[in-house]
Amino acid sequence: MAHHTSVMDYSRGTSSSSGRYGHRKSSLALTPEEEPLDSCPRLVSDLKFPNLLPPNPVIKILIAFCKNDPVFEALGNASHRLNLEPTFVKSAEAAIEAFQSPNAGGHHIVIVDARYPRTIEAEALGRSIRNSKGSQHTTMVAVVKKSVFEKDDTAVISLLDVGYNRCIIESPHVSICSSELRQIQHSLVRPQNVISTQQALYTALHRSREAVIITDDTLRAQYANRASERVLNMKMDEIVGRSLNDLVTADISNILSHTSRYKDYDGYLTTRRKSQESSQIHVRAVPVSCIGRNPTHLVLILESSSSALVSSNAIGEALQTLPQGKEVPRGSLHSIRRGSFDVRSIASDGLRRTSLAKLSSLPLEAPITKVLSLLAQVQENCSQDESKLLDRVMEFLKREGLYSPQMKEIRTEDPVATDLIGALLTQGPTNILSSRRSSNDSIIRGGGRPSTGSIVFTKTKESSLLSDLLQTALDWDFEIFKLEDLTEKRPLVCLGLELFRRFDVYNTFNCDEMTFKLWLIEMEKYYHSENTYHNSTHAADVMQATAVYLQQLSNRELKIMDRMDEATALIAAATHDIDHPGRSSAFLCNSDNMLALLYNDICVLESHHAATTFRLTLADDKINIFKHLDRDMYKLARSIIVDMILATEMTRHFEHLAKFVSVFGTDVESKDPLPPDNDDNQILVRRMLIKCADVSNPTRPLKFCVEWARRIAEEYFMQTDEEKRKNLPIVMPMFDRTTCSISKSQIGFIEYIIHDMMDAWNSFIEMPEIIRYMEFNYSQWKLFEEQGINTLSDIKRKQISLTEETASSISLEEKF
Ligand SMILES: Nc1ncnc2c1ncn2[C@@H]1O[C@@H]2COP(=O)(O)O[C@H]2[C@H]1O
Repeated sequence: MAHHTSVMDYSRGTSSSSGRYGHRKSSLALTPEEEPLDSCPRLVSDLKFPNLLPPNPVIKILIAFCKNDPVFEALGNASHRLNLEPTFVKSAEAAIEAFQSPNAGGHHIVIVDARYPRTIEAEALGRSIRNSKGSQHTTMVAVVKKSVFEKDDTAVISLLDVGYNRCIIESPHVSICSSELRQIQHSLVRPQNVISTQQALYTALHRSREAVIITDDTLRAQYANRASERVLNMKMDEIVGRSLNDLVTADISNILSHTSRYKDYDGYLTTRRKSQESSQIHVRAVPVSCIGRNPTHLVLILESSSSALVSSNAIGEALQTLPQGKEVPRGSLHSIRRGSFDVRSIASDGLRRTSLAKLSSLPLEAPITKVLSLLAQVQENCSQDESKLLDRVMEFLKREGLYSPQMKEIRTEDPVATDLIGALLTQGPTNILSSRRSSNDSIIRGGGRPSTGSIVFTKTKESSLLSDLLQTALDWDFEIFKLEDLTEKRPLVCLGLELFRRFDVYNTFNCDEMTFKLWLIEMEKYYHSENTYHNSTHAADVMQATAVYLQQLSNRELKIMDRMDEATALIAAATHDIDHPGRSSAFLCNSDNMLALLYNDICVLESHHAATTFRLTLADDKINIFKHLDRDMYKLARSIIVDMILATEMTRHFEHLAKFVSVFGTDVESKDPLPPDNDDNQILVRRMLIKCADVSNPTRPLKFCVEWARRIAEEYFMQTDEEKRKNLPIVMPMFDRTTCSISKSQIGFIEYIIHDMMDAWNSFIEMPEIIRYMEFNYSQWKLFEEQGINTLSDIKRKQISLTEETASSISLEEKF
């Protein structure tokens, strides 16, 4: 076994052999005040602060080799020769376990045998280790065959891409292995140790009472400590990445004119706090140069004094910005929406004061009360006509059900649409008076047993077809049904892993890929593959649409979704229909199903999907993707996921849509700046995002749109069949396989549900292709209807001809 030696030599070439901390003068002097302010120019390398010295422990090395061949023997001997402390494992699973083990973990070097991918999949293992907690300073080395280096470097690049630091050629010679290990120790492990030591500084900085923000040379925030969150009233995620201009009001050019000459800047700036209440704070900006001679970073130290509020009556000032007299907006709440003021601070004369005083003494205050008070204020200064108008506005606002469905009237000659939309918008038990049948039977359709089919993941994953397909995972015309075939109806695991990787979910959740893989396998198991529509292909499809939208939001730099939002949106999409029984909530209520009883006929399926997601995930640590989130983060992630899954319930469709439109509008041409991304607006965006992903099928290329329509119709027909068989109320009588016109149902679905929603979504996200596909599909359904293409067999025939068209490469785009 290895013994501690003096190989580590951190302090300018001085070898330390006097134990772990030795004679080194370690200091934790963290405040730059000790440094004269005018030290100019201030290069990091010139700083005269005492250095924090890294620890000097025995180097632990984890060696994952499946066989004891000469290369393995040589590496083992070399690590003994260099007095390293080796652990040997024979499989990827054992390597992950050893690495993550609280007792044995903390390896400085991990060496993986990448020569036999069938036994140890080096790339996957590398990713899992890189996504494990505490791996950021571990040096990862892959041993590859000589021929890999000689042929081409793609394999090496792939290994480096997943997080290996170095690839070395296999060698059975102890001396060569020793030399490699020594070089790795000097050129990789040692600098990593130095970097890891900076964690102590970060911790100090993070806990400091003073708010510290570090920006790059363009004044974009790169780091913010906890105190800065308080001072700016923003979350760290919201600060980092933003330009200083967006965070504070200050004379930026003045700051830069000082700092570019290596002078510290001392002055005041005004925060743009989220609550709209600004405060003035003292700032010291210190320029630092990490490379070259120009400042590369600015360290901003902010000192907030609570007495330095810009205005003790910020609310009063804000009130002044409200439109007065003739400026009152006509029929629009737009300008009022953006401000929110405390009713207690609004003083006015006359009777209103009494009623406001009464209101203000209430312990709880709803936002609508504030709005009404503000309108009452505005009313005092306006003309009689305007005042009357405001009276009407206030009447509306006082009513219940502000966002209740106000949909277009469905044409009565459109019974299929009436059936479908009616069923989607009312999910409780079917009204006995209006139902055409009733039953004395009560059936319990069990919560749906998960399918136990095993996945042949390794086989499919290795197929190059699959990896080619996954390359297109963010294309709107992604071939979801091809993925379904290639994965033998288990597409969620493959696509999920790909999307989680692309959106860096493993790092956001600080959790390894293996846990996510096991989680996806478990989640997919609980989708019923026998459902024609609500199976794991639908989940994968919704996840894919979610990913495309997220990508588009991030391309547009709207900064609405941070990494946690992206990760949770993907997770919610993956499980939003888990354990769906292939029957609607109304059916479950009508049949006294256990789930309907459990959830009191309210939001039955969606409650079940959300609850199942968390019940399964928390039940087993091996699949618990939340296990490394701290409690607050977990609570946040959970609330977002639950809210998004519940938002897919269609009875509240128009409510969600109306709220979204009232904040974000529908006018794609309007170049109005977006409303502030406060928490409420973020919720609206997240809900709309998953809703649009959930019913994105009519906005996909025609061949997919037709296949989804066939699948949902088949599922509806099965429900009607069962309702008839069991003498239950028939939720959608028009969805009878012998008579139904699928084309008509699709025309109605697009007209009443999809069209307005996608219009609003497109105006926000700017993806005109969804509108183009939707309009094209709509025109095709109209054509099908005229041609009498209505039944499932008609649709199947149509699908075949569509596939042939695609095969002869007629692009649908050309038809637009
Ligand atoms: N193409 C479609 N035609 C008719 N109904 C649809 C279509 N796509 C989705 N839906 C319905 O919209 C609902 C959205 O929520 P669910 O996934 O629970 O169930 C879905 C179906 O009932």
